[in-house]
Amino acid sequence: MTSPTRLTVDALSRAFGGRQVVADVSLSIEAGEVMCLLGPSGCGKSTTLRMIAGVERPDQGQIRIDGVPVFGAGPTLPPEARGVGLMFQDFALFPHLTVAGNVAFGLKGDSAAKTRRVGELLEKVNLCGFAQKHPHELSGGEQQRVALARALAPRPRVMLMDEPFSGLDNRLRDGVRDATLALLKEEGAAVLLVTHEPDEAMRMADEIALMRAGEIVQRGAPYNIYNAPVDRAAAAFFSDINVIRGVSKGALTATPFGDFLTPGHADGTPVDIIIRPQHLKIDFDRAGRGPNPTVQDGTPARGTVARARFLGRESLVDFAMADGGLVLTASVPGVFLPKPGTALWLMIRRDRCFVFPAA
Ligand SMILES: Nc1ncnc2c1ncn2[C@@H]1O[C@H](COP(=O)(O)OP(=O)(O)OP(=O)(O)O)[C@@H](O)[C@H]1O
Repeated sequence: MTSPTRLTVDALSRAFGGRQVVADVSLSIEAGEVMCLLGPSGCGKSTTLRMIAGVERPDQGQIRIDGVPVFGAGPTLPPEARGVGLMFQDFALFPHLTVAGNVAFGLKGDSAAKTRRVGELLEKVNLCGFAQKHPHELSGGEQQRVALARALAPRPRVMLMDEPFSGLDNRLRDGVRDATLALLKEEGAAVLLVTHEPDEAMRMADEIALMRAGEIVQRGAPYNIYNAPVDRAAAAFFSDINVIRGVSKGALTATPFGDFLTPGHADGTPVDIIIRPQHLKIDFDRAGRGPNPTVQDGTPARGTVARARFLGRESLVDFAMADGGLVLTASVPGVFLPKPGTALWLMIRRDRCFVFPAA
Protein backbone atom coordinates (compact mmCIF):
# COMPACT_ATOMS: atom_id res chain seq x y z
CA MET A 1 0.00 0.00 0.00
CA THR A 2 1.41 3.42 -0.88
CA SER A 3 1.24 6.27 1.63
CA PRO A 4 -0.99 9.24 0.79
CA THR A 5 0.70 12.26 -0.79
CA ARG A 6 0.63 15.00 1.80
CA LEU A 7 2.39 17.83 -0.01
CA THR A 8 2.38 18.57 -3.72
CA VAL A 9 4.17 21.57 -5.16
CA ASP A 10 3.89 22.37 -8.88
CA ALA A 11 6.07 24.80 -10.81
CA LEU A 12 6.57 27.22 -7.95
CA SER A 13 8.42 30.42 -8.87
CA ARG A 14 9.40 33.64 -7.14
CA ALA A 15 11.51 36.61 -8.21
CA PHE A 16 12.85 39.46 -6.07
CA GLY A 17 13.65 42.73 -7.83
CA GLY A 18 13.73 41.04 -11.25
CA ARG A 19 15.98 38.20 -10.08
CA GLN A 20 14.52 34.69 -10.27
CA VAL A 21 15.19 33.18 -6.84
CA VAL A 22 12.96 30.11 -7.17
CA ALA A 23 12.33 28.80 -10.68
CA ASP A 24 9.77 26.15 -11.51
CA VAL A 25 10.21 24.02 -8.41
CA SER A 26 8.03 20.91 -8.22
CA LEU A 27 8.04 18.21 -5.57
CA SER A 28 5.78 15.87 -3.67
CA ILE A 29 6.14 14.25 -0.27
CA GLU A 30 4.22 11.34 1.19
CA ALA A 31 3.10 10.80 4.77
CA GLY A 32 6.04 9.61 6.86
CA GLU A 33 8.61 10.69 4.26
CA VAL A 34 11.48 13.11 4.89
CA MET A 35 12.66 15.18 1.94
CA CYS A 36 15.72 17.38 2.32
CA LEU A 37 16.02 20.46 0.18
CA LEU A 38 19.78 20.74 -0.05
CA GLY A 39 21.89 23.43 -1.66
CA PRO A 40 24.40 26.21 -1.12
CA SER A 41 23.54 29.43 0.67
CA GLY A 42 21.28 31.70 -1.36
CA CYS A 43 20.00 29.05 -3.80
CA GLY A 44 16.37 29.62 -2.82
CA LYS A 45 15.69 26.85 -0.27
CA SER A 46 14.22 29.06 2.45
CA THR A 47 12.12 31.02 -0.03
CA THR A 48 10.64 27.73 -1.28
CA LEU A 49 9.86 26.65 2.27
CA ARG A 50 8.37 30.02 3.15
CA MET A 51 6.07 29.91 0.14
CA ILE A 52 4.80 26.47 1.18
CA ALA A 53 4.31 27.75 4.74
CA GLY A 54 2.29 30.67 3.37
CA VAL A 55 4.48 33.48 4.67
CA GLU A 56 5.87 34.36 1.22
CA ARG A 57 3.64 34.73 -1.82
CA PRO A 58 4.69 32.81 -4.96
CA ASP A 59 4.60 34.56 -8.35
CA GLN A 60 3.41 31.33 -9.95
CA GLY A 61 2.69 27.73 -9.20
CA GLN A 62 0.38 25.58 -7.13
CA ILE A 63 0.59 24.10 -3.64
CA ARG A 64 -1.67 21.31 -2.36
CA ILE A 65 -1.77 19.84 1.10
CA ASP A 66 -3.58 16.51 1.39
CA GLY A 67 -4.91 17.18 -2.11
CA VAL A 68 -6.49 20.49 -1.09
CA PRO A 69 -5.22 23.58 -2.95
CA VAL A 70 -3.75 26.09 -0.52
CA PHE A 71 -2.27 28.28 -3.26
CA GLY A 72 -2.75 28.72 -6.98
CA ALA A 73 -5.78 26.60 -7.77
CA GLY A 74 -8.37 28.18 -5.53
CA PRO A 75 -8.44 30.54 -2.59
CA THR A 76 -5.07 31.15 -0.92
CA LEU A 77 -5.12 29.75 2.61
CA PRO A 78 -3.28 31.66 5.36
CA PRO A 79 -0.42 29.87 7.17
CA GLU A 80 -2.52 28.90 10.18
CA ALA A 81 -5.15 27.18 7.98
CA ARG A 82 -2.65 25.03 6.04
CA GLY A 83 -2.05 22.31 8.61
CA VAL A 84 1.72 22.79 8.55
CA GLY A 85 4.15 22.71 11.46
CA LEU A 86 7.07 25.10 11.34
CA MET A 87 10.47 24.86 12.89
CA PHE A 88 13.22 27.37 12.29
CA GLN A 89 16.86 27.70 13.15
CA ASP A 90 16.34 30.00 16.15
CA PHE A 91 13.53 27.84 17.68
CA ALA A 92 11.60 31.08 18.48
CA LEU A 93 10.13 29.84 21.75
CA PHE A 94 7.85 32.24 23.63
CA PRO A 95 10.06 33.45 26.49
CA HIS A 96 7.16 34.33 28.83
CA LEU A 97 5.51 30.88 28.53
CA THR A 98 6.59 27.74 30.34
CA VAL A 99 7.72 24.68 28.40
CA ALA A 100 4.21 23.21 28.76
CA GLY A 101 2.68 26.55 27.68
CA ASN A 102 4.91 26.65 24.60
CA VAL A 103 3.99 23.10 23.57
CA ALA A 104 0.26 23.75 24.19
CA PHE A 105 0.33 27.02 22.23
CA GLY A 106 -1.16 25.82 18.94
CA LEU A 107 -3.50 23.22 20.45
CA LYS A 108 -7.27 23.43 20.28
CA GLY A 109 -9.88 21.49 22.24
CA ASP A 110 -10.62 20.95 25.92
CA SER A 111 -7.93 21.40 28.50
CA ALA A 112 -7.80 17.72 29.50
CA ALA A 113 -7.03 16.72 25.89
CA LYS A 114 -4.43 19.49 25.63
CA THR A 115 -2.74 18.42 28.86
CA ARG A 116 -2.65 14.82 27.61
CA ARG A 117 -1.06 15.78 24.31
CA VAL A 118 1.50 18.06 25.99
CA GLY A 119 2.44 15.28 28.43
CA GLU A 120 2.72 12.76 25.61
CA LEU A 121 5.05 15.00 23.59
CA LEU A 122 7.22 16.03 26.53
CA GLU A 123 7.72 12.34 27.23
CA LYS A 124 8.62 11.68 23.60
CA VAL A 125 11.24 14.44 23.59
CA ASN A 126 12.51 13.34 26.98
CA LEU A 127 11.60 16.53 28.86
CA CYS A 128 9.03 15.21 31.37
CA GLY A 129 10.46 17.09 34.34
CA PHE A 130 10.74 20.39 32.44
CA ALA A 131 7.06 21.32 31.99
CA GLN A 132 7.11 24.30 34.37
CA LYS A 133 10.52 25.69 33.39
CA HIS A 134 10.96 28.71 31.13
CA PRO A 135 12.99 28.70 27.89
CA HIS A 136 15.89 30.71 29.36
CA GLU A 137 16.44 27.91 31.92
CA LEU A 138 17.07 25.36 29.15
CA SER A 139 20.15 24.39 27.14
CA GLY A 140 20.18 24.78 23.35
CA GLY A 141 19.42 21.09 22.85
CA GLU A 142 16.52 21.22 25.28
CA GLN A 143 15.09 24.30 23.58
CA GLN A 144 15.32 22.51 20.26
CA ARG A 145 13.29 19.62 21.69
CA VAL A 146 10.62 22.00 23.04
CA ALA A 147 10.40 23.65 19.61
CA LEU A 148 10.00 20.22 18.01
CA ALA A 149 7.31 19.20 20.50
CA ARG A 150 5.48 22.51 19.94
CA ALA A 151 5.55 22.12 16.16
CA LEU A 152 4.33 18.51 16.30
CA ALA A 153 1.67 19.01 18.99
CA PRO A 154 -1.24 19.90 16.65
CA ARG A 155 -0.40 16.82 14.49
CA PRO A 156 0.56 18.78 11.36
CA ARG A 157 0.18 16.95 8.07
CA VAL A 158 3.33 18.64 6.80
CA MET A 159 6.37 19.67 8.85
CA LEU A 160 8.55 22.43 7.40
CA MET A 161 11.98 22.71 9.00
CA ASP A 162 14.56 25.35 8.10
CA GLU A 163 18.08 24.48 9.30
CA PRO A 164 16.60 23.21 12.58
CA PHE A 165 19.92 21.94 13.96
CA SER A 166 22.31 24.68 12.95
CA GLY A 167 22.09 26.47 16.31
CA LEU A 168 23.31 23.38 18.15
CA ASP A 169 26.72 22.45 19.37
CA ASN A 170 28.53 20.07 17.01
CA ARG A 171 28.77 17.26 19.52
CA LEU A 172 25.05 17.43 20.32
CA ARG A 173 23.92 17.56 16.76
CA ASP A 174 24.09 13.94 15.64
CA GLY A 175 22.18 12.67 18.66
CA VAL A 176 19.51 15.37 18.31
CA ARG A 177 19.17 14.65 14.60
CA ASP A 178 18.62 10.95 15.20
CA ALA A 179 16.10 11.52 17.98
CA THR A 180 14.26 14.12 15.86
CA LEU A 181 14.12 11.78 12.90
CA ALA A 182 12.72 8.95 15.03
CA LEU A 183 9.98 11.21 16.39
CA LEU A 184 9.09 12.64 12.98
CA LYS A 185 8.72 9.10 11.63
CA GLU A 186 6.60 8.08 14.59
CA GLU A 187 4.27 11.07 14.11
CA GLY A 188 3.97 10.32 10.37
CA ALA A 189 4.01 13.87 9.00
CA ALA A 190 5.47 14.60 5.59
CA VAL A 191 8.68 16.51 6.29
CA LEU A 192 10.46 19.09 4.16
CA LEU A 193 13.78 19.97 5.75
CA VAL A 194 16.02 22.72 4.41
CA THR A 195 19.76 22.36 4.92
CA HIS A 196 23.02 23.42 3.30
CA GLU A 197 24.89 20.49 4.88
CA PRO A 198 25.22 17.37 2.75
CA ASP A 199 25.98 15.20 5.81
CA GLU A 200 22.77 16.28 7.46
CA ALA A 201 20.75 15.58 4.32
CA MET A 202 22.37 12.14 3.92
CA ARG A 203 21.57 11.33 7.53
CA MET A 204 17.98 12.55 7.59
CA ALA A 205 16.49 12.21 4.12
CA ASP A 206 14.52 9.52 2.41
CA GLU A 207 14.89 11.71 -0.64
CA ILE A 208 17.24 14.61 -1.35
CA ALA A 209 16.29 17.41 -3.73
CA LEU A 210 19.50 19.15 -4.72
CA MET A 211 18.93 22.81 -5.47
CA ARG A 212 21.12 25.29 -7.33
CA ALA A 213 20.32 28.86 -8.43
CA GLY A 214 16.60 28.45 -7.77
CA GLU A 215 16.16 25.10 -9.51
CA ILE A 216 16.09 21.50 -8.39
CA VAL A 217 18.92 19.95 -10.40
CA GLN A 218 18.69 16.38 -9.09
CA ARG A 219 16.57 14.35 -6.73
CA GLY A 220 16.89 10.86 -5.37
CA ALA A 221 17.67 8.69 -2.38
CA PRO A 222 20.93 9.67 -0.63
CA TYR A 223 22.72 6.58 -1.98
CA ASN A 224 21.74 7.34 -5.56
CA ILE A 225 22.44 11.03 -5.46
CA TYR A 226 25.89 10.43 -3.93
CA ASN A 227 26.81 7.61 -6.29
CA ALA A 228 25.31 8.97 -9.50
CA PRO A 229 25.64 12.77 -9.47
CA VAL A 230 24.20 14.61 -12.50
CA ASP A 231 27.21 16.81 -13.02
CA ARG A 232 30.57 17.84 -11.62
CA ALA A 233 29.09 20.42 -9.24
CA ALA A 234 26.65 17.85 -7.83
CA ALA A 235 29.55 15.45 -7.22
CA ALA A 236 31.60 18.22 -5.60
CA PHE A 237 28.78 19.25 -3.29
CA PHE A 238 29.02 15.98 -1.32
CA SER A 239 32.78 15.62 -0.92
CA ASP A 240 36.11 16.83 -2.18
CA ILE A 241 36.74 15.48 -5.63
CA ASN A 242 39.73 14.74 -7.83
CA VAL A 243 39.49 15.80 -11.43
CA ILE A 244 41.51 14.16 -14.19
CA ARG A 245 41.17 16.23 -17.35
CA GLY A 246 41.50 14.50 -20.70
CA VAL A 247 40.33 14.64 -24.30
CA SER A 248 37.96 12.07 -25.72
CA LYS A 249 39.08 10.34 -28.90
CA GLY A 250 37.31 7.37 -30.42
CA ALA A 251 35.19 7.08 -27.24
CA LEU A 252 38.38 6.72 -25.17
CA THR A 253 40.25 9.19 -22.98
CA ALA A 254 43.90 8.64 -22.10
CA THR A 255 44.86 9.18 -18.43
CA PRO A 256 47.81 8.22 -16.21
CA PHE A 257 45.60 5.26 -15.24
CA GLY A 258 45.22 4.01 -18.79
CA ASP A 259 42.41 4.62 -21.27
CA PHE A 260 38.93 5.34 -19.96
CA LEU A 261 35.78 4.62 -21.90
CA THR A 262 34.10 7.95 -22.60
CA PRO A 263 31.26 7.11 -24.97
CA GLY A 264 28.93 9.93 -26.00
CA HIS A 265 31.73 12.52 -25.96
CA ALA A 266 32.65 13.70 -29.47
CA ASP A 267 36.24 13.40 -30.66
CA GLY A 268 38.34 16.30 -29.43
CA THR A 269 36.03 17.28 -26.56
CA PRO A 270 37.64 17.80 -23.17
CA VAL A 271 36.21 15.58 -20.44
CA ASP A 272 36.58 15.53 -16.66
CA ILE A 273 36.98 12.16 -14.98
CA ILE A 274 35.97 12.59 -11.36
CA ILE A 275 36.94 10.38 -8.44
CA ARG A 276 36.28 10.92 -4.75
CA PRO A 277 39.39 10.81 -2.46
CA GLN A 278 38.17 7.67 -0.65
CA HIS A 279 38.05 5.75 -3.92
CA LEU A 280 41.74 6.10 -4.67
CA LYS A 281 43.57 2.97 -3.65
CA ILE A 282 47.20 3.15 -2.52
CA ASP A 283 49.87 0.49 -2.80
CA PHE A 284 53.55 0.44 -1.91
CA ASP A 285 56.31 1.05 -4.39
CA ARG A 286 58.36 -2.10 -3.67
CA ALA A 287 61.51 -0.59 -5.22
CA GLY A 288 59.71 0.54 -8.35
CA ARG A 289 58.11 -2.83 -9.08
CA GLY A 290 54.74 -1.50 -8.03
CA PRO A 291 51.54 -3.29 -7.16
CA ASN A 292 49.75 -6.28 -8.50
CA PRO A 293 46.37 -4.80 -9.43
CA THR A 294 43.15 -6.76 -9.80
CA VAL A 295 41.06 -6.23 -12.94
CA GLN A 296 38.85 -3.82 -10.98
CA ASP A 297 41.83 -1.75 -9.85
CA GLY A 298 42.81 -1.03 -13.46
CA THR A 299 46.20 0.39 -14.44
CA PRO A 300 48.23 1.75 -11.51
CA ALA A 301 50.04 5.10 -11.73
CA ARG A 302 53.04 6.25 -9.73
CA GLY A 303 52.82 9.28 -7.47
CA THR A 304 54.94 11.04 -4.88
CA VAL A 305 53.53 12.21 -1.58
CA ALA A 306 53.47 16.02 -1.65
CA ARG A 307 51.64 16.54 1.63
CA ALA A 308 49.91 14.37 4.24
CA ARG A 309 47.45 15.68 6.83
CA PHE A 310 46.26 13.71 9.83
CA LEU A 311 42.58 14.42 10.53
CA GLY A 312 41.87 11.81 13.21
CA ARG A 313 39.71 9.11 11.64
CA GLU A 314 41.31 9.70 8.24
CA SER A 315 44.40 11.18 6.68
CA LEU A 316 44.38 13.19 3.48
CA VAL A 317 47.37 12.53 1.28
CA ASP A 318 48.18 14.70 -1.75
CA PHE A 319 50.12 12.99 -4.53
CA ALA A 320 52.07 14.65 -7.31
CA MET A 321 51.59 12.26 -10.21
CA ALA A 322 54.53 11.22 -12.35
CA ASP A 323 53.33 12.79 -15.58
CA GLY A 324 52.37 16.39 -16.04
CA GLY A 325 51.44 18.42 -12.95
CA LEU A 326 48.41 16.38 -11.88
CA VAL A 327 47.82 16.33 -8.11
CA LEU A 328 45.44 13.78 -6.63
CA THR A 329 44.19 13.59 -3.05
CA ALA A 330 43.49 10.27 -1.37
CA SER A 331 41.64 9.76 1.87
CA VAL A 332 43.10 6.88 3.86
CA PRO A 333 42.64 5.53 7.41
CA GLY A 334 44.19 7.94 9.93
CA VAL A 335 46.88 5.48 11.03
CA PHE A 336 48.56 5.84 7.64
CA LEU A 337 50.58 9.06 7.35
CA PRO A 338 53.31 8.72 4.71
CA LYS A 339 56.18 11.21 4.65
CA PRO A 340 56.44 13.80 1.85
CA GLY A 341 58.64 12.47 -0.92
CA THR A 342 57.53 8.84 -0.48
CA ALA A 343 56.87 7.15 -3.81
CA LEU A 344 53.66 5.13 -3.91
CA TRP A 345 51.26 3.68 -6.47
CA LEU A 346 47.68 4.75 -6.96
CA MET A 347 44.81 2.87 -8.51
CA ILE A 348 41.30 4.04 -9.19
CA ARG A 349 38.16 1.97 -9.23
CA ARG A 350 36.62 2.71 -12.60
CA ASP A 351 33.12 1.88 -11.44
CA ARG A 352 33.50 4.71 -8.90
CA CYS A 353 34.45 7.35 -11.47
CA PHE A 354 32.09 9.85 -13.06
CA VAL A 355 32.74 11.27 -16.50
CA PHE A 356 31.35 14.69 -17.45
CA PRO A 357 32.05 17.24 -20.17
CA ALA A 358 34.89 19.45 -18.88
CA ALA A 359 33.65 22.29 -16.73
N1 LIG B 1 12.40 39.33 0.82
C1 LIG B 1 13.44 39.31 -0.02
N2 LIG B 1 13.75 40.38 -0.76
C2 LIG B 1 14.78 40.36 -1.62
N3 LIG B 1 15.60 39.30 -1.82
C3 LIG B 1 15.35 38.20 -1.09
C4 LIG B 1 14.27 38.13 -0.15
N4 LIG B 1 14.26 36.91 0.42
C5 LIG B 1 15.30 36.25 -0.14
N5 LIG B 1 15.94 37.00 -1.03
C6 LIG B 1 17.11 36.60 -1.84
O1 LIG B 1 16.80 35.42 -2.51
C7 LIG B 1 17.91 34.53 -2.57
C8 LIG B 1 17.53 33.19 -1.99
O2 LIG B 1 17.30 33.32 -0.61
P1 LIG B 1 16.93 32.08 0.30
O3 LIG B 1 16.88 32.56 1.71
O4 LIG B 1 15.74 31.39 -0.25
O5 LIG B 1 18.20 31.15 0.08
P2 LIG B 1 18.67 29.86 0.89
O6 LIG B 1 19.03 28.86 -0.13
O7 LIG B 1 17.66 29.49 1.89
O8 LIG B 1 19.97 30.39 1.57
P3 LIG B 1 20.45 30.30 3.10
O9 LIG B 1 20.86 28.88 3.31
O10 LIG B 1 21.60 31.26 3.13
O11 LIG B 1 19.28 30.74 3.94
C9 LIG B 1 19.02 35.22 -1.81
O12 LIG B 1 19.88 35.83 -2.74
C10 LIG B 1 18.30 36.26 -0.97
O13 LIG B 1 19.12 37.36 -0.74
